[in-house]
Amino acid sequence: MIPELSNPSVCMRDPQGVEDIIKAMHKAGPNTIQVISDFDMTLTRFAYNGKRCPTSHNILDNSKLISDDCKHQLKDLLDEYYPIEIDSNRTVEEKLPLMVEWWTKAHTLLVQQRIRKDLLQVVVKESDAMLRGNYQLFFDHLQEHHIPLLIFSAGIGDVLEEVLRQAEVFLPNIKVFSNYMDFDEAGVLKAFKGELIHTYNKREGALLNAGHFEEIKFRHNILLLGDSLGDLTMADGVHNLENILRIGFLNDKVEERKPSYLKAYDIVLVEDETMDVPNAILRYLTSTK
Ligand SMILES: Nc1ccn([C@@H]2O[C@H](COP(=O)(O)O)[C@@H](O)[C@H]2O)c(=O)n1
Repeated sequence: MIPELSNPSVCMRDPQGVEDIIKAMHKAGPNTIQVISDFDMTLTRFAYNGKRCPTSHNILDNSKLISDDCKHQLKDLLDEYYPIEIDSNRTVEEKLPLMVEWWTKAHTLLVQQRIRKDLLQVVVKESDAMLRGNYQLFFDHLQEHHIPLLIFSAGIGDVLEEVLRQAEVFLPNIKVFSNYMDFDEAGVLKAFKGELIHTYNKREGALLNAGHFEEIKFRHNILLLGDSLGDLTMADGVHNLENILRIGFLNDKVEERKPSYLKAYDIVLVEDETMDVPNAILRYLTSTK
């Protein structure tokens, strides 16, 4: 049905179940579909030529807008908390307060740096941020078929929007839920707006944004893309969900985390830096045959 499902990066717990979901979504038609995707390490690459690519936070952390001393402090936070974020031996309940601690400390440090809004464009341009291979097809296809894309990110909204803008794919069918910066009248960062979104509270974020799901309430079929087990709750605000196909990018600590990803995601893409599989599924879902 979809040859790309035989790619070496593809793992499935229940291939027949995946086929059934895809067939049901195809039968219902593109007008019933919405896509909900995480951003960092899902729409962006985890690594390129053996080198880690930055998250939207890291784009700022590593930039010329941050003092050397602050860069060290942000790196220490990353080294302390990232292993906790991806630790398969800890429960989400254990991780929750630690994630709040990480994001809060990092955001406090960023605010102290008095970051200028007008320089975000420059630091994104100078960064190593990269969207996954064949990302253009993904964004263009969704736009062409009027399929809404919700990007639900615990990263920094202003930065991720700039990444999309510079790649020329920040299209009108895209809506973003993320952590947005609050600038003073001189354009200097003074705080972060609204409720904090971190890896493991996306369910709360989804429920707070009920208005978005209300607007597209006739789209009961979901293609969900994520890279963490926390991303699985991104669709919790969807009305009368009929079918959901969950695609998970497994980028790091692959052998240790594979069993839990296979249990939670319908399709697991192991160390796959491309959008080829989601693109092939979307092509099928929007085809008339
Ligand atoms: N100070 C921080 C906090 C988080 N991160 C990483 O960003 C990712 C969150 O963004 P999503 O688009 O994936 O929701 C998360 O996985 C953290 O590892 C960071 O780099 N710095």
